Amino acid sequence: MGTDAAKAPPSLEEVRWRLDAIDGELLKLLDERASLAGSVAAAKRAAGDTGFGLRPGREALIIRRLLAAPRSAANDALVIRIWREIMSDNLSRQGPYHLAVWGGKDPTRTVELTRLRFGTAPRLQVLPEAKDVLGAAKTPWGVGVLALTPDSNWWGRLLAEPKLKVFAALPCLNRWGPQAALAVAEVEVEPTGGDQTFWVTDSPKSAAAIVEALSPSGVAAEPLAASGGLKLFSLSGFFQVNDERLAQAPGKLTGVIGAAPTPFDL
Ligand SMILES: C=C(O[C@@H]1C=C(C(=O)O)C=C[C@H]1O)C(=O)O
Repeated sequence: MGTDAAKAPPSLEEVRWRLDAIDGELLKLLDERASLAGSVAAAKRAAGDTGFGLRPGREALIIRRLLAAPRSAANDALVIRIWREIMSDNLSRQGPYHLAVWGGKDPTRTVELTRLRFGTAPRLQVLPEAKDVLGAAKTPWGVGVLALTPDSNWWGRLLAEPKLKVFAALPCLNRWGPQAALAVAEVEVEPTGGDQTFWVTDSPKSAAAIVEALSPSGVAAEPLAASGGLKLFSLSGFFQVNDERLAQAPGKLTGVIGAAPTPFDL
């Protein structure tokens, strides 16, 4: 019917030519974006913001907007990985951004989750003690990533460290596996419109009884970890440290220790 030639697949040479042209365009845009790192840092300084430049809420909004944009072939995982790398590189050129990881007996998975979330630009050290990772997170431009393991309640220490907050749960896609680690830093956590809050209690009640006790105040809680008389819950939504909805919550020693965007594929 005379259309065979039109339907013939492009030659390898032709496809490679198109790939090379696209790489050129991508590099131009990547270079333009990267060149703004200095301007971002200067704008933050000019606004009187001399602290850690990480903005987890802004990063989540950027990724959510990209994931909502029309695409034909680039999958969610590709978009997330590439932009995490780009944004971490940007941040690492704004200041001495560095990572410390505690992963329990086998830190392999926690290190993998850390690189997936924070890219390869910042330097990373694995430390044998959770408390040392919390210490590193308190140094300028430091982020600590700590595993949720059944034998540690490192997260309970944050009740006494109001400046140090959980700001991310890793991984950020359900299809990459269950949330297995939390990231902490001295950063402001802001609501993004799709958040979970981390809350600790010393209540001796069962996790199920605590979930039930919170529900009449409209708090949907999910147990995350329990160790050494403390329990960690993920609450659906964004809660301030002194949120009224938690006023009657079970426990003598209780508190919000941070908040993070919910996974992108929820
Ligand atoms: C550029 C900024 O700093 C960091 C890098 C970002 C980026 O590359 O888009 C976004 C948020 C921050 O973690 C910013 O605050 O806008």
